[in-house]
Amino acid sequence: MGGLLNRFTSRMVLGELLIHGLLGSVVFVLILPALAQHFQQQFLDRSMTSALQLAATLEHYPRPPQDLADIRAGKLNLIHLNIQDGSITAIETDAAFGDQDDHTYHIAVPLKISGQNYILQLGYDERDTLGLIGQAQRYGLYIVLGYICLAVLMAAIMGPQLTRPLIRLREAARDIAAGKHSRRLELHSGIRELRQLAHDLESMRAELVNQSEALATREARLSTIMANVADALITVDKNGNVLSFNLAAERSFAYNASEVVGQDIHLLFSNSFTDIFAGGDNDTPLDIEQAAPYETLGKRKTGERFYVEASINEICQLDSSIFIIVCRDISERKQAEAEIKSLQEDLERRVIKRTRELAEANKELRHQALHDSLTSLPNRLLLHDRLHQAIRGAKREGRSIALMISDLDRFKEINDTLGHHFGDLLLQQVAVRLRGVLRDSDTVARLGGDEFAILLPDIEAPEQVTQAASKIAAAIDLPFIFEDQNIHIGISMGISLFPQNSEDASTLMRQADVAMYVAKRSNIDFALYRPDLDEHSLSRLSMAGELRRGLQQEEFVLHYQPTIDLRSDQVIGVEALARWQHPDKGLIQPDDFILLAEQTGHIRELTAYVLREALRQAQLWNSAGLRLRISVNLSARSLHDTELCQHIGELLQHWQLEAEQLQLEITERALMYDPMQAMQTLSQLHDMGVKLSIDDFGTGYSSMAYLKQLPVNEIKVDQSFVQAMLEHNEDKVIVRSTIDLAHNMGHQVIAEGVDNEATLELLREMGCDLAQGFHIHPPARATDLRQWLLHTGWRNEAGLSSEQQPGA
Ligand SMILES: Nc1nc2c(ncn2[C@@H]2O[C@@H]3COP(=O)(O)O[C@H]4[C@@H](O)[C@H](n5cnc6c(=O)[nH]c(N)nc65)O[C@@H]4COP(=O)(O)O[C@H]3[C@H]2O)c(=O)[nH]1
Repeated sequence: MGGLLNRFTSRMVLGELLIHGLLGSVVFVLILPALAQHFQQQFLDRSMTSALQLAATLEHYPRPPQDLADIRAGKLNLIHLNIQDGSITAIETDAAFGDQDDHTYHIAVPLKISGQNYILQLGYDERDTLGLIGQAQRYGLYIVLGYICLAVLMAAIMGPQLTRPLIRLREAARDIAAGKHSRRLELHSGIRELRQLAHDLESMRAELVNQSEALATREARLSTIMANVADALITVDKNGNVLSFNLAAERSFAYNASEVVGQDIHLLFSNSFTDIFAGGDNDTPLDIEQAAPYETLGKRKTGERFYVEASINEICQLDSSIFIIVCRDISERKQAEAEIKSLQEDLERRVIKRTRELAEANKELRHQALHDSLTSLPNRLLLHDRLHQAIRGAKREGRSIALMISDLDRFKEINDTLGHHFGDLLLQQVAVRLRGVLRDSDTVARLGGDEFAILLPDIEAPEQVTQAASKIAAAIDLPFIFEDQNIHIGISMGISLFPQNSEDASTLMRQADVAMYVAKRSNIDFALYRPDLDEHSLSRLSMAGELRRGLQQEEFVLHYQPTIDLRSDQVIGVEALARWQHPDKGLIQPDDFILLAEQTGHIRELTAYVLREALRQAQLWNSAGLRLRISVNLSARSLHDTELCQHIGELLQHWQLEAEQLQLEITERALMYDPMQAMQTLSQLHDMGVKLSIDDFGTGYSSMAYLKQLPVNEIKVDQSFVQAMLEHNEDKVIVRSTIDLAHNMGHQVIAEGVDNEATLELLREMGCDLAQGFHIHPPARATDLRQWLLHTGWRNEAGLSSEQQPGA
């Protein structure tokens, strides 16, 4: 029933019923009574008029008529004419229509007939009027009912006509609401308002279609971006519930979007981050300012935690906000940062360590720069510095200074005999003894070799100097003990004094040196400088000058000593040995000038000369059909000559000699002077094809490992062992071992200093390859050697014949 009443048509019908029922009631309540009243009033007026006319008519009668029926007019139920006494003077009627039950309306009219008072009583019939009223009421009822029925009928007919388009509009609105926008709304209705409504709805639909299409396009674009963006994008509401979850987020968190959407953000992040959303409601704004960008821990579906960098942005919508969390996996960056940090820490540690090491190395270098590495005594540089300081202080305070320069006696022999290892130990011991007898304020320096300097910066009396010198000499005179051997050396000291001899440091040095030379020559412990000593120094200086001159004047000559092959008894080569043909002093042996040449730097020029001359001679012999190997000695300094290899190459080319015809001899001691440099130069020479030989083998105490690496072809047993081997078994053992060792290393062995047949035979027996010595031939000029070569019993396959006269 309720549903029926809620329908538009039902409401219309009901409304019609109510309206027209009300109208009918009004008709009944207001109109019909008024009509009845009208009919009654008409009846009363007509009755009264009739009564008065009747009374007037009767008053004209001379007498009352017998029968009143003749004058009866209208429907009278009663008519009486009665005599009265005249008390009734006015007309009397019933109180109202229908007052009497007899349906008669009574009127009493006083009148006079012929002077007599009468009363005319009349009763008019009310039933016609009542009939009229009843009829009017009936008709009225019919009309109202018919009207109502007609109205209801009209409502029932019109209702659907109104509701049908409305239903159509409602359905269209429902379709729009349901998102079915595609169907165009077309409504054919005669009602303008409905048409207008339909038109508005259609506009609304079209607008919605446009909007939804735009929205769909935007959403599609947005979802494409969301899907393809590299960063994980998560939208959440204010309570931290996930609204969307893009592809990158799926990859990062290993969840499908469907598993996460609607879930609390706690599922994905650590508390420290999600606490931002804790207690979020619509009234309290989230404190996201501090949260961007935010490094936190993400939680994967697998339970794995990983570092993320997240930022939150609020997007305000109509009445609420959503939050976009943009986050990216920064595990690799974190790991890289951790690695960088660890590397940085490591680097810092290394830098600190390296700085410390550098500081130490610096200290060490400074120490090395100013100290002698063997004895740790100050070196020449530091001595000079201290000497200058001492001079300045002495000048200020009026003090004296003594400078001693000393040289050890017999050191060279000991060094040569026992080797440089013992020499080094000896120098160290000497340094200790020197320091032991001097005051802390004194300086003991090593100038190089066996040369020491002593600076006494505060001399009160000259005796003090001689006392100190005597103490030093006594200390050095005591034997040095090495491996149960007592070794005796001496010391020669030269002393110069400030300010007595000079006020200049260099002059003091030179003066002490001159005095030392005098002490040495005079075989005394020390000598004090005197100006007349200078001539000794000058003679030494003049020797150096003469050497220079001798080289310029080409006073040097070469002697050649032959080398024989012990298996074939052939002369296979010669060793070039330098001699100085001094214009005054005659022929000077190399032992007297090689050292000076090395000390003065003239050795370079001398070596160049020897090479040039020796190769020239070799070429002469070659052209005479005599192919001899030429051995040339190189000094330690020559190994440092950077132009040596190039120079040799040029000479070989100049004299058109094969490199292998040249052999270079380097003493074992020279090799040990700077083993690395020696190795480098020898390797270069070896690469050129030049033959190499280690001279004086067995005296240098070089390591076997080092010798094995040298690119040499030959080892020359030192003549001291060769000459002693017949008498001393140890030397024989040394020679034999050297031969075996050299053979094991793949080298040839040559024995030098063979000065008798027995030695030669023994060497032959030992398997020695080559020999050289006075017994075969002493060093001789090329011309002299030519004669020998022509007549010697030592054959040479290349053949020297009397027809072939080698050039000399
Ligand atoms: N007692 C004895 N001695 C013999 C015998 N056979 C050869 N000798 C000598 O032993 C030395 C061999 O030369 P060394 O070991 O290279 O030793 C050479 C070499 O180291 C050096 N020397 C000679 N000439 C040169 C040169 O041009 N340049 C360089 N740097 N050093 C040279 O001078 C050293 C001495 O040369 P020399 O006085 O010519 O002395 C030569 C030679 O005369 C023998 O049977 N008995």
